[in-house]
Amino acid sequence: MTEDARPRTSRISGFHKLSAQQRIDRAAAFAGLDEAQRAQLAAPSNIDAHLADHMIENMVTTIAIPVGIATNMRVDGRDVLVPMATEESSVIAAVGNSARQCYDSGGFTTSMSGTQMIAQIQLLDVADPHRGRLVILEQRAEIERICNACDATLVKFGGGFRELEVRVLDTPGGAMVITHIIVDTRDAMGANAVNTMAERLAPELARWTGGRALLRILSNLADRRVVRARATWPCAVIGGEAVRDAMIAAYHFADHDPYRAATHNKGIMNGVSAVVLATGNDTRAVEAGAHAYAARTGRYRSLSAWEVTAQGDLTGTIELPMAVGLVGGAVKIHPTARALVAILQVKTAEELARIIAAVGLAQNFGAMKALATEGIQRGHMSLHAQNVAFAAGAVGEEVGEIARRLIDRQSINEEAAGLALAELRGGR
Ligand SMILES: CC(C)(COP(=O)([O-])OP(=O)([O-])OC[C@H]1O[C@@H](n2cnc3c(N)ncnc32)[C@H](O)[C@@H]1OP(=O)([O-])[O-])[C@@H](O)C(=O)NCCC(=O)NCCSC(=O)C[C@@](C)(O)CC(=O)[O-]
Ligand SMILES: NC(=O)C1=CN([C@@H]2O[C@H](COP(=O)(O)OP(=O)(O)OC[C@H]3O[C@@H](n4cnc5c(N)ncnc54)[C@H](OP(=O)(O)O)[C@@H]3O)[C@@H](O)[C@H]2O)C=CC1
Repeated sequence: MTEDARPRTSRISGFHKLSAQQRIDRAAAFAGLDEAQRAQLAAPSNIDAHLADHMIENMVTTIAIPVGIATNMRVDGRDVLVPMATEESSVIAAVGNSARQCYDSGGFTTSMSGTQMIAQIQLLDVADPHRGRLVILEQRAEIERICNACDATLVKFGGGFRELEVRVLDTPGGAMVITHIIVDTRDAMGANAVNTMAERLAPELARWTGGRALLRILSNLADRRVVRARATWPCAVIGGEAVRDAMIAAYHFADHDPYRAATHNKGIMNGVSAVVLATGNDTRAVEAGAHAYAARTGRYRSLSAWEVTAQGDLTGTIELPMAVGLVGGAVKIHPTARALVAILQVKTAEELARIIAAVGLAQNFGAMKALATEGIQRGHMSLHAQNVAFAAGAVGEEVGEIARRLIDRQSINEEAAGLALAELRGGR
């Protein structure tokens, strides 16, 4: 199709009613894709196209992210193989390497505050908001009844309404009455479950207070669902006191400077998000919760803490909200996620959350140790060198050879890879 003949408008009514192939054709015509690009979009994946089409809207294709398995993880006395979905090299190697160094000292010990989610209901135009607050609190039993009536299955599995909190929020737009319903969602992430309750409850709150209900939605600051992990790395195993102390100085930097804390916590989320994604859970929910929790004191801080034990070893702890589930959302319907959950051998959402926290701590140890000693580039870039070789056009056994040459020359970029590839193909 010539440049001039290409359709130019994104205003496409009924795009959702087309088949996936028809959507590819429309998008390809719009963007001027060639045959190879069209074929790539239409290529089969390990998720059934019919299922993918029903999981989201306007589906055209799927994008495969590699899933690797982190080794050496021992969590609460049990050895686990942890699937991680990530596009970033060295992430999975770092977890295996970190876990190896604390395996003999017991691995990771975890705990969790519970599996409770918070839903918020915003009331506006309450003439007497402080009175309204008490009126709502007086209705606790009725609120519990309404919430639990929304989800008999959840109640059957031991979940349901737990607590009620009501605050008056003074805002530039006037006072608002904010109600929190706290619900144990057990093995579900729980967003849909608590949103249903909030929407059902809102008209009653408005009626009782004479106000007007506006937002009715869960909070991703899931601080009733906080998971914790700790581990101790023997000083001798990690390379001695100088390494230990450098890592602690790296932690203090992160905990006192938001510019560093953002990167430090990104490193933690390299591990956390990879397991969340591999198990079909909602990465955005967990990431929003983690960063909001990191800022809960009013200052954005490290999600982990690092100290020296009485024996002189390095001990690390991590604490963050972990709203993940084993039922609901995509977890139950994505066949690959189901198979990856089976590798973890977890029976409850809490067990899954605990493993994810342990991975986050291991990931943080790996990055901090590299940063505080030789720098990130040696380990990370030597693994990344293979991606650079691919990008320069290397195929088959050329990839490993080009990566080796780039590492030897300490020049890991596409231009150097192009030169190395030309040399290799020229017989040098
Ligand atoms: C990369 C390593 C592990 C090398 O570390 P090393 O000491 O050279 O590794 P090694 O070859 O001696 O092997 C030790 C173990 O590491 C693992 N390992 C080693 N190589 C592999 C591999 N190819 N595939 C799978 N696993 C591997 C494996 O467990 C192995 O044990 P073994 O299996 O031999 O008994 C280390 O340098 C490291 O952990 N670096 C940190 C990497 C990292 O953090 N990457 C994340 C990306 S950077 C980023 O996004 C976050 C950051 C850094 O900005 C966060 C922050 O600033 O805080
Ligand atoms: N801000 C956010 O984070 C938002 C996220 N979401 C999305 O919501 C989805 C997750 O919601 P969620 O409520 O978990 O999903 P679902 O509603 O799909 O699943 C939860 C339901 O599963 C049933 N269930 C069966 N067994 C159990 C068990 N052992 N424990 C608990 N529940 C059980 C329950 O009842 P029943 O069978 O009666 O349904 C429960 O309500 C994700 O896709 C997420 O992306 C949605 C809105 C906002």
